Amino acid sequence: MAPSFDNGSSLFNFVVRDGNGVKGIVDAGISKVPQAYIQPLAEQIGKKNASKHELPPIDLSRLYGPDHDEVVKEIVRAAETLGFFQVVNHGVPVELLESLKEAAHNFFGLPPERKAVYRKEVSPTPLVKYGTSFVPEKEKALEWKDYISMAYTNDAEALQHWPVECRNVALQYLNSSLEMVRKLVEALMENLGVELHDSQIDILIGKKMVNMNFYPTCPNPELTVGVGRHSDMGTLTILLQDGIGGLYVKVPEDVDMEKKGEWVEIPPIPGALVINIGDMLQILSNGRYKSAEHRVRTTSTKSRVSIPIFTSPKPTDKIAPLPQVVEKDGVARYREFLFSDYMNSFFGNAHDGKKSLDFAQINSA
Ligand SMILES: O=C(O)CCC(=O)C(=O)O
Ligand SMILES: [Fe+2]
Repeated sequence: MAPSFDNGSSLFNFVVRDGNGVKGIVDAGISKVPQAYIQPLAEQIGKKNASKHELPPIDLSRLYGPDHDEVVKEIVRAAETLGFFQVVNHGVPVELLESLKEAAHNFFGLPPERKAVYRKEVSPTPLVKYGTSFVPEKEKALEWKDYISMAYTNDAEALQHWPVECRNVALQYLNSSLEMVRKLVEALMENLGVELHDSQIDILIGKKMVNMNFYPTCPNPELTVGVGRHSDMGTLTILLQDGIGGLYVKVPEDVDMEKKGEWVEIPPIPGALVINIGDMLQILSNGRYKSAEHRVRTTSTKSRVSIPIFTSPKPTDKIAPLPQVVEKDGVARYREFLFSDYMNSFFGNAHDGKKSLDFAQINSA
């Protein structure tokens, strides 16, 4: 018998505990969203929020030629303002991008019991976690999203433990992105006057994870969110989105840009990848680079997939603003902390914009 989706605890059991996910309630044939998914008015995403961020993508092949400095400037400018930009000629084969989206649809199209084996309580491996929403136990309203997370340790373990439906493409995606990630971090550091060896750059991206997000069609997109307002916790995020659209970024209030304080959409561009600055780059740069506040709308027409690679330091790393930058700025805006403590704080709270940074912020009087 189908559970009553308007009874909070039976919905929670069906969606979260039994691993049916949002897809499970959609497949049950609902005609309106259950109460548990209705966002407070302030979080709902009205249609009129749809102004697009029209900057052309950055051509990364130009990093290797006479335009190098110009391209670095474009990257730095994006990191200092919106915290989001798109790239082409990024080194990830365009056919692989298509296969990744297909693999995500294949995985989420599996019967619920095949996905539920990866719920964190029962997963056969600590590397793989299937879930729904962000922290369902803590959220006032649930997010309209199911996901699978695949942590990377080495190629052999990925090929052994990641779900068979997506392991090959996800690993190729990660491996073919890494050169670009290193180059981007190197360029951003250089601009701060910090020269890092490859091994030092590798520390900033010592932990890597490939996620696949699935946003089923939603009968009431205006009442729900796919992902609530948040910034990403790590160093850089590489994101593949499909053609549906719905990724919004907030233009910070304190930058010299049009549309300050407004939400702008990062439009899907075929063959491009989206890059965004995470909290760790904001902290390391002592606030010069902006981790971007973003969110995802749902739609009633087609299910959407997105495939982020999250890079971050390792849990055991100590993080603080880079001394060279603090010296220049004359003040440290963030304190030193252990990255695992930051992670616990990040995953211990529901999404709430850029509140995640409060953990490390030094409040000036
Ligand atoms: O689906 C998207 O476009 C973005 C997802 C996202 O922000 C995340 O997974 O952190
Ligand atoms: Fe995100």
